[in-house]
Amino acid sequence: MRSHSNPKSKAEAEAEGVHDHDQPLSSCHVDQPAATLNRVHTLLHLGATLLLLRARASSLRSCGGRPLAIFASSLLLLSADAVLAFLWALGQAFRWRPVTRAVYPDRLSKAAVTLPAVDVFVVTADPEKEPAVKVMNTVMSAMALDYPSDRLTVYLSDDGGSPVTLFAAKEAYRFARAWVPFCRRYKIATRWPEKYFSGDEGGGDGEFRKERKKLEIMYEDFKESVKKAKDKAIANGDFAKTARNRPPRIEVIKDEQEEEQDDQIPSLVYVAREKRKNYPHHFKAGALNVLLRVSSTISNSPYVLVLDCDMSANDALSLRQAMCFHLDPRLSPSLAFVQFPQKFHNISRNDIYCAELRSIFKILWKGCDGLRGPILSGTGFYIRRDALYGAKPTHTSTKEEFKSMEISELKQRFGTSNEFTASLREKSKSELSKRSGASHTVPQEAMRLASCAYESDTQWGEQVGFLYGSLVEDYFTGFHLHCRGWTSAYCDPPLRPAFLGNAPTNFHDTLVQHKRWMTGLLEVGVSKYCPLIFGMRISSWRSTLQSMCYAWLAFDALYAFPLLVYGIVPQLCFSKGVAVFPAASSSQFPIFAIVYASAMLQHLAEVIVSRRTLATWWNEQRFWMLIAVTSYLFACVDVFAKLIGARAIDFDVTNKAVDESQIKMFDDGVFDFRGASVILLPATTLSLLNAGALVRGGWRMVAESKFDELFGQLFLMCFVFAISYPLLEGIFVRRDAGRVPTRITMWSIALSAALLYLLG
Ligand SMILES: O=c1ccn([C@@H]2O[C@H](COP(=O)(O)OP(=O)(O)O[C@H]3O[C@H](CO)[C@@H](O)[C@H](O)[C@H]3O)[C@@H](O)[C@H]2O)c(=O)[nH]1
Ligand SMILES: [Mn+2]
Repeated sequence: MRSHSNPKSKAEAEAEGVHDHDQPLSSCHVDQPAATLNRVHTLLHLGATLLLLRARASSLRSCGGRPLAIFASSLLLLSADAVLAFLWALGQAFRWRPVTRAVYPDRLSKAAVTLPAVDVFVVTADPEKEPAVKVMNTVMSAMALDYPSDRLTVYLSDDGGSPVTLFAAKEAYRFARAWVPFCRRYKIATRWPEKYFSGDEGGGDGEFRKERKKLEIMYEDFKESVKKAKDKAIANGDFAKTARNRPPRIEVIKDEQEEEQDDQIPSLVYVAREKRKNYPHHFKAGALNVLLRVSSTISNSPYVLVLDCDMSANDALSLRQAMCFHLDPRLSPSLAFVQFPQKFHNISRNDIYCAELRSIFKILWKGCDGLRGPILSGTGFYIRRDALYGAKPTHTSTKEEFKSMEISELKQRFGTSNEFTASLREKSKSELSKRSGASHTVPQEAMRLASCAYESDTQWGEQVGFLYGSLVEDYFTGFHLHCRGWTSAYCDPPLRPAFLGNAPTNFHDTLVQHKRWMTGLLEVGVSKYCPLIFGMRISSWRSTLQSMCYAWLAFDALYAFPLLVYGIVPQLCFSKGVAVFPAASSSQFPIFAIVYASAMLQHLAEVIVSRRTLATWWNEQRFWMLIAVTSYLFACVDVFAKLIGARAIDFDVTNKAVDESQIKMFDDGVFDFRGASVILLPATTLSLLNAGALVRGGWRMVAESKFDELFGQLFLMCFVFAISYPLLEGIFVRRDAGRVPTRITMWSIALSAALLYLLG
């Protein structure tokens, strides 16, 4: 435990989650010297940026009388720099007060607190892209969390409504009857069988080894039976058929060979909500809201853990760690959720697609945590049910808040189910009676709660539950919670990742995933919930900074504009011999050089603080530029199309199935352009344009000896050349299956040549 040497104010003590009896369940401290250095850097960089903008503006003024093209390019560069400065300024909010927390779950047992019940929601949607064995590993890892079985219920939402998934769930439950007790008895650390059996936790006496062997065989049988079921479904032609028209199906899973339900392990409930063509189903948020309602009639636990189907619980202690925050009387009145970072088990050593999301989970979320808490990240969070129901943070019980509301008001908000409204005022079922038996059967009402029509004329998705307004339901829902006065906490214990998921291993999948995120974020940015307006309603400096963080994410996609400008204008000008930066010998040049170097160095410093190397820095620079002109650009286009009503936005589920030849390229750190579509076109076109202009303008520069004047541009273009080298290689050099598809190559050559000859 850290010693608290200085006497602290009450507010500070509260922020640190100090327990009354001097036995805090968690602690929190500001990262120093990072916070101070960041603030100094912000001020210095701000000064340099303002000077740069002034220089740009004055060069625009001096354009009078020169050709229109010169004026246009100056104007574009000024706007690009203004957008960069705006986004940079928003991003500083993440750097103002980064904190680190620690948790002490051992003290929970000493404190003799009653552990509240928890429901785990696992969501899956596509049996092809999300193999059932993987999904069941997540389910089993959740069932094996270190927590009393009667306080834990696992729900599996299957949006695909696949018979294979249901069958696999039954088999998984049967296996879990042996697996969960085994994990508990031997205190197994890794509780998702696929990982456990692929390694060797070694040691142990003869009896342990015998039992381990028995379980390993059972697990192989489990996989085999799922595979058979899948093959059979494929043969019958009903495997990949995603039923868009189907009634709801809810089952409390039982071991078919046993009469009785097993009370020694958590219950498992399978839910496939109703789907009808003429009802929107709102993707993952819709699935989660059905689970909220269905579970209210079965277990109604006050806390919910949400897991994507590929996110296995890798540390059985995470639940107790989360409770260190939720049960801390100083934090809990306003604490809506505890977020764990997303970590991935399949990241290659040279992570070329930056799938690790380092910046988000190692820098940005820690920054938010020092304000009002991390941003809800879709998976791996323990959230209060009543916060999702729209309750306000308060010291009095929210049960009272719902009790004081008229029944008619409740029904307007939550729909007409009497059982559901009753659940709002009740304690969780397992708190009411230990294993009342109610949880072994599905109440009739659950079917109605899982129907499409149930949400009509209610506030589900608008004010209640997970919100529908954006493709990134997590961000949007968390934002509303923070705006309503709730806080959150970031829990990233250093020793063992709490959850491990599957990162995309192919470039195209990565681009599509980022495009979906950016689309969802920008949707919020341009809506009436724009964080810069809606988020500023609570007036405190922390809320203001927090809203800036939300706004940075919402407008992140706008990086497409400056990067596009810097990928076209300097290149075209260079090929004509026109300078866009001050000459190297001029007094203005250092301003540009300093702003550039300061941004690069800050990024490098953050990479080093996260214990990564120069290679990571380079990969991240490259990846950022690539996705800005592809995913970000198309996200902007999509949101614009949606704004003018031209098209609806869809959720493309990320592929989690493994392709061996892809994995090899991924592990070797070679770009895999297979499946690349038009989304890649801007990147390949710009890299060709840059290379072409470099050759064409290079001659001219030497001939006219304009080295001093064009130095900045030459530097930029050489940098872009190095960054885009894998693309050029994929176009001209490589002959393997992962090279840039011929169609894309042809189009990019045509487009870049046209640009260069028409404008350059
Ligand atoms: O109609 C749908 C679509 C998706 N899902 C599930 O949602 C989860 C996330 O989908 P995935 O394709 O894996 O998307 P990712 O890009 O990996 O997800 C990230 O981004 C999402 C928002 O776009 C968040 O919801 C996720 O938690 C976050 O991990 C998966 O378990 C899906 O099965 C559904 O249940 N129903
Ligand atoms: Mn995912």
